[in-house]
Amino acid sequence: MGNMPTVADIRSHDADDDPLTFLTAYDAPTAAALEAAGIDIILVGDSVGNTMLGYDSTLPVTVEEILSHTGAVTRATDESLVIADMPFMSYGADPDEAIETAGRMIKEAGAQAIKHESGPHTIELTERLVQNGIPVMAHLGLNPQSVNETGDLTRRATDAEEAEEILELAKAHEEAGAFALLLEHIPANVAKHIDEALSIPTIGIGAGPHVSGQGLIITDVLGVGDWVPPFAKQYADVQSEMEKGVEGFREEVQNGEFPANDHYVEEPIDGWD
Ligand SMILES: Nc1nc(=O)c2c([nH]1)NC[C@@H]1CN(c3ccc(C(=O)N[C@@H](CCC(=O)O)C(=O)O)cc3)CN21
Ligand SMILES: CC(C)C(=O)C(=O)O
Ligand SMILES: [Mg+2]
Repeated sequence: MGNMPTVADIRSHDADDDPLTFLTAYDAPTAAALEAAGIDIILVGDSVGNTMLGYDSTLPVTVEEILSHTGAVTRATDESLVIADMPFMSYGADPDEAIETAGRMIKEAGAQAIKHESGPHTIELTERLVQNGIPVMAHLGLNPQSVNETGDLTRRATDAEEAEEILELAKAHEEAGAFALLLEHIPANVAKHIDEALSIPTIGIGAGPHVSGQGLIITDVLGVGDWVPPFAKQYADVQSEMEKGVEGFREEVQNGEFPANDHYVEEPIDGWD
């Protein structure tokens, strides 16, 4: 895809192009690293809840938190496509409030688009958001915000009925104007079928290779934290780098090596020696 795509570039992605790359970021330095590495799409996910804020799910994450983290990401990037994730209970119940909140992600935080966990209740909403100039990524398959309803975070579309439901919802959201679809934790053959049935691109997270692009959570990629989902791959061990750095500091303070001469100054002040 090349660097710095717009929503329009993503929408017109086709099968001959390189697969799209999609990662989350929640803070300025990480976002800068993603942009420098040429990642196509940055999601400020509500996964900030479990990866960064110490919650054990995404449900407690607030609109104000997503606004704050999205602001950090957009201030650190020039032209990356930044998508703000709509948090639990910020868009399902009241469409007017949902549109206003999505608008804040664009106006106050500088996102170019929003994502919502999608279902029958988000089809009309998607249409209204798009009419208002707010690009929408729809999110189907595993919807972690529904964990209390569904009971677990296992793979979705494991039977024909559920696969068909997701396919129909995918088509309905494309029809409603979504510019792309995120497919989470579903069998590769189901994702392939959905990808082929749509003209907008499909990003898979745990959805196999037959989609338009691949996504993961940044902390899973970097090896930060103590848990990863079964579909993730770790490319670095940043947690142990952090521990090494902090240990180095502690050791040198305790053995007197830090601070050394070049970390402080002495001034010849009368009476202060
Ligand atoms: N660090 C992180 N990585 C993610 O991929 C991620 C998050 N956080 N937070 C938001 C959602 C939650 N996701 C998840 C979470 C757990 C499983 C998982 O472990 N699934 C197991 C079954 C777990 C169960 O029984 O509930 C599986 O084998 O499918 C999958 C996706 C994906 N997202
Ligand atoms: C599962 C991912 C893509 C997500 O929605 C998030 O990071 O919050
Ligand atoms: Mg999310």
